[in-house]
Amino acid sequence: MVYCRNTSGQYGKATVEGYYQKLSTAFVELTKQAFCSGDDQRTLKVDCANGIGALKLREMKHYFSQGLSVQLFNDGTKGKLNHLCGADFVKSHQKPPQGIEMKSNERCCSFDGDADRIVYYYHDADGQFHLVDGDKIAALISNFLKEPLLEIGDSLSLGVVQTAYANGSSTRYLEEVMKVPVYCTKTGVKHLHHKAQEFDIGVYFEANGHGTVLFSKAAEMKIKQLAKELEEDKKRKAAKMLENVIDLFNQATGDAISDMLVIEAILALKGLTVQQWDALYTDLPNRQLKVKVADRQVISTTDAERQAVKPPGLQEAINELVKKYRLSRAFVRPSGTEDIVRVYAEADSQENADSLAYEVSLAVFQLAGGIGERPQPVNITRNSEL
Ligand SMILES: CC(=O)N[C@H]1[C@@H](OP(=O)(O)O)O[C@H](CO)[C@@H](O)[C@@H]1O
Repeated sequence: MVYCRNTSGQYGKATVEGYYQKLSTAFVELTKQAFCSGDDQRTLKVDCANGIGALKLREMKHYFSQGLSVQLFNDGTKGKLNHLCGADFVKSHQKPPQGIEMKSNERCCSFDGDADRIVYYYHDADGQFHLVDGDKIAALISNFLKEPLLEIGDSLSLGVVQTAYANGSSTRYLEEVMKVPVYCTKTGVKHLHHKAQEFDIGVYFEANGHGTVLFSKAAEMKIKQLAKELEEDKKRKAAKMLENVIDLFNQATGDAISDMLVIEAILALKGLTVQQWDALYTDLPNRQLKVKVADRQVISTTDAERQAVKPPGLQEAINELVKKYRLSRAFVRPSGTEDIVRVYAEADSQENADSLAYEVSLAVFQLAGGIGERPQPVNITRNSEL
């Protein structure tokens, strides 16, 4: 709304109805030619975390129903906000939310309570849960954008912005397979948003599913002009598709509804199932833990929060622990939203990621003034409390 007003309506009509219409029109336009429209791939189960997303999506779903049918769960009629459901719960517990019925291989997604994050997931035929998080959303979008950008032949710069929480496999996939430049900023979307503004097209997502894609004014104008002027049919179509993609992405902030429609459009256009999307790369097993300390500001970091500069000896201890494992990485940082220190570790197996995270937590507890119970080794039974 603010963006619409500040651009005197150029970005869109500053009403809820204007928002519904802008996004739905772009979505329906984009998916018109998708070959699998009409089949059951066009149904999506959405866990709304008993939050605002439920109210808005319930009103909005009729606008895009010819392209996608959404089934709402945790819609606020009972249950508490974000309690045992929502994107944060699903991401941190790596399990489905309560209140949603999942059949095997069915595509599901969760918003968080204020509907600015989204993650996807499914159960495979063996009943195993698979999370498709913000890193994979960034990978899908970058993969999708490369083709029409190449087609229109204009050298618009594309960059991806992540944080230290991005899975190492996602960074490798983007750099080595997609050949797109990847940048790392501090945690918090304001940092990612700012960095993404440096590109013609800046894709930014936190691993937790918070993000969007920004198009510079120059890129937008160029694409609009090409959509009108290009002679060759294939090229003009590519420019037209990009024009709709610009309208579908919320340029003001990460927005779960907008991101959901973008993802659904891409899956439909590319004829991809959620399993095929998930198979773009395999996540490295990882673990996030929290440590209570008397004053979390005793930890200060550098290098986009990947290195601790204070307290003395902590980074050296982390380096030694990381060396014990394969494909390993770990970092610690004070949370900006909770009175805790966050620990992240990844390694070649879940067991190793868990023990590295535990060992790093102990180092934090000992060197950064831990309080309360000493960190305990991670085990499956404790998993539900993490
Ligand atoms: C590891 C993690 O998920 N951190 C979250 C969390 O920040 P912390 O500073 O880690 O508490 O909340 C932020 C606001 O929602 C979000 O942007 C960020 O990604």
